[in-house]
Amino acid sequence: MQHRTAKDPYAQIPLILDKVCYDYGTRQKQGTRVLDEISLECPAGTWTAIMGPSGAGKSTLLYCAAGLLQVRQGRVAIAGEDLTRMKERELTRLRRDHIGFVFQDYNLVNAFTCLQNTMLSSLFGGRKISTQAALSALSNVGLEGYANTYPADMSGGQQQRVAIARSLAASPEIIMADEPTGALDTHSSREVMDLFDLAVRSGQTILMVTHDPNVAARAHRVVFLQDGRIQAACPGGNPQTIAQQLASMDAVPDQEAFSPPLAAASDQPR
Ligand SMILES: Nc1ncnc2c1ncn2[C@@H]1O[C@H](COP(=O)(O)OP(=O)(O)OP(=O)(O)O)[C@@H](O)[C@H]1O
Repeated sequence: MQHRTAKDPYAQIPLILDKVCYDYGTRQKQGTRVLDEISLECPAGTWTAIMGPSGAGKSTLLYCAAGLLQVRQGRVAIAGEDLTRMKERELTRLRRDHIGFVFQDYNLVNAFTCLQNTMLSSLFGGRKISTQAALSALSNVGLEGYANTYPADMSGGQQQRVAIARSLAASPEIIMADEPTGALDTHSSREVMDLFDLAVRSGQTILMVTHDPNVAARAHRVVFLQDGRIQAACPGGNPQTIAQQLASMDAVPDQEAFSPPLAAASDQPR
């Protein structure tokens, strides 16, 4: 990735992964490659779903994209800033200012109430979230009346909804979500996807891992990962097509063979 200036329109792309490689080895000993030359651009107002078999590297990709893991080779850029050479303090600032992350295991603070969890980044010096905005985010995920409840007193699905409310409350430029509907029933999943839909329509960018073709179908495009490589991509819209693509991944040659069909994304039925 070349050095880009603020005047460069490329710097306006919220998230870019350029030939990203990752392994879980140590400094002394390289591990097996979990991500192998992943390149992906996520323009503003676009919604990308990542799918693939268990162990394909989906969560690792999301963690690298958020700077929670430092890539071994390649580059990650958020809002034109190259994460790969940043110190931890800068990474924390960048994540706080630009990203709402929904973790697979929610990552709620058990000592804090729902409301405090929803306002967490604000409490730690990040973007200001008013109490009203946090209450509204909780209400949007169906948790009206839970402001003073603690995570330990909630079901997995309710905790997941707090995590989603937290990611949306600050209206971050980018939302990264790892299985955001994993603990939700079909109805709640649909409601959360409606909120994501509103977010992208207002210009936010979403990168989301999911196993569910119905959830992936709500995205503009679906990228299929296998053995740490992008094997295919297709537009969102049709759960059957996505499920078929997932089932036939082994038959698809490699990542050079497709062009992620973002341009047509807005035409896809939801
Ligand atoms: N902390 C870790 N240390 C070592 N290896 C890891 C670590 N985390 C993940 N891996 C390995 O990296 C590979 C990719 O894992 P990752 O969790 O990214 O896959 P995934 O596609 O998200 O899987 P799933 O759908 O099951 O969540 C797997 O082989 C996994 O065992």
